[in-house]
Amino acid sequence: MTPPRAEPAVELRGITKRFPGTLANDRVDLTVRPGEIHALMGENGAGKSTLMSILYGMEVPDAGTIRIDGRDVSFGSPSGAMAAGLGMVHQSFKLFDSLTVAENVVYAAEPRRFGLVNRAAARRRAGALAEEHGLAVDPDARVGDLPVGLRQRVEILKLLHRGARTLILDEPTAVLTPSEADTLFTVLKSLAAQGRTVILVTHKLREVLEGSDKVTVLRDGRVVARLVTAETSADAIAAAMTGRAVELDRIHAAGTPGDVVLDVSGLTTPGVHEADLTVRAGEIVGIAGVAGNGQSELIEALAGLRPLEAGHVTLKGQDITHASATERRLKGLAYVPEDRHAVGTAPAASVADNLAMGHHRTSLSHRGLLPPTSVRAHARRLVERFGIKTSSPDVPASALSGGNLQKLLIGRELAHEAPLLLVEQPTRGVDIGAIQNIHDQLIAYRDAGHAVLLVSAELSEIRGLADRVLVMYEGRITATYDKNEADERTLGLAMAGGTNERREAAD
Ligand SMILES: Nc1ncnc2c1ncn2[C@@H]1O[C@H](COP(=O)(O)OP(=O)(O)OP(=O)(O)O)[C@@H](O)[C@H]1O
Repeated sequence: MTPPRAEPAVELRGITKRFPGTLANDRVDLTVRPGEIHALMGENGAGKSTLMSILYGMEVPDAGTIRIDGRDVSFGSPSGAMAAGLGMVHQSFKLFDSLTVAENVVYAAEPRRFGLVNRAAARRRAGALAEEHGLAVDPDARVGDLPVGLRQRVEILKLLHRGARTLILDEPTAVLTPSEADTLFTVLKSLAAQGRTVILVTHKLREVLEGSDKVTVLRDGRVVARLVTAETSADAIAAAMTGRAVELDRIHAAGTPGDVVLDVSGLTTPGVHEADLTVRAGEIVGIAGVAGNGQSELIEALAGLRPLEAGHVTLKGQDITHASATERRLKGLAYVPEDRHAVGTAPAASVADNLAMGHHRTSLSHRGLLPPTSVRAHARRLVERFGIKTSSPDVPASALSGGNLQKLLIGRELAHEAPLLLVEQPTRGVDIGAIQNIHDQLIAYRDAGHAVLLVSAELSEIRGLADRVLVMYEGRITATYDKNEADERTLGLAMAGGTNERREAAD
């Protein structure tokens, strides 16, 4: 380990940033030492992304100073921040799918020979960096063909190629499988041991406790706690974030299932083989599995977004095997997709309009039209019920923080009161207090007699909510467990393909 330099790697003093109607950062001080893994935590909308955008030159603060390695700086753009030794891995990666790993790593900082890009040197450089930092990835692979965990490695390699000494990672494990997340932390710890600095924005208490040295907690734009990880606890961080005690990883009582609402037999589509399942009224069926084992494909096929090669699907006894996505909605299906940006919401439209989407045939509408007064009243109800943090329902959805956009999507879909809800990763990017609220809302929805099919990468979420758990492995449903059998070890084993025992649930 290199001896710590005297000067902090990053020193923010008095950073203030106001957006119309919101004080996003209020005199924030943050000091991060070289070689430190520093977690930045806080509820959705607390101001974490804003602070990191300011540090990285994407937003200009209204007040405050930034010092990097002891020097005062003021960035007009990310390129200035990069030149000062900062690098950021955003939630949505900024890579070129059609280029190779090596081409992406050296992009805009290519090794040249006689003015031309030296491809061989680029490959060697990418390979050497990968080797040095334990970030194994084939330099010749096309980035578009790589799974998300490897694409993230390419992002990190790109920053290291440009000489970044401080890495900012925005919710880096949100899209990773548990084993990919473990690998990422091994890499981050070794980068820190070499004297590099890591700032981690995350909602996941477990990884903060296991992987960070210090924690700074923001609430309503202000620093409310500075903690040394080794001296704190999950409960203490949660309390600092929310200002109240939060019951973590609660297991809800089982429901009382009624008639079958969704009946699927032999469903086959690329990525899914002969899936059989039922979901009853008043029941939450959870699908556990390591990401990429067919869960998303199954849900998309049920939502009408992928044609079936074989199989049969009924919703409340009606055949919807070949129904379009719109027809399925009309017949009683609501859907919260995994990707809230690409398919779930319209960023330029207002929060109120986003909450009203798809409600043209519900009680909100009047002869197929949506009167503005009803739209606003509906928005106000959902903003309150789901704790969506917004200065007004009239602001564009793009002004919401990531977690608040997720609450909007869940609120809108639950408000349909559809007999069947398909929901993927309901609490991705959502803070711990809001997770508890979303879980309570899903349980209330079930208890009101609706059927819910839930896909989640969070085992604690599946265990907490599901009455029955199906495990998907390599495109097949390989096991079914009742709530009381679904302990972490059993599920983990089945998710790793460790069992082919197939028990039909007693329907
Ligand atoms: N461009 C903008 N215009 C208006 N308000 C904004 C804008 N960007 C952020 N805000 C507001 O500033 C506040 C802080 O948002 P920020 O994205 O920094 O929160 P966050 O802590 O990163 O939340 P999350 O955990 O949900 O990502 C929020 O109330 C948000 O709505």
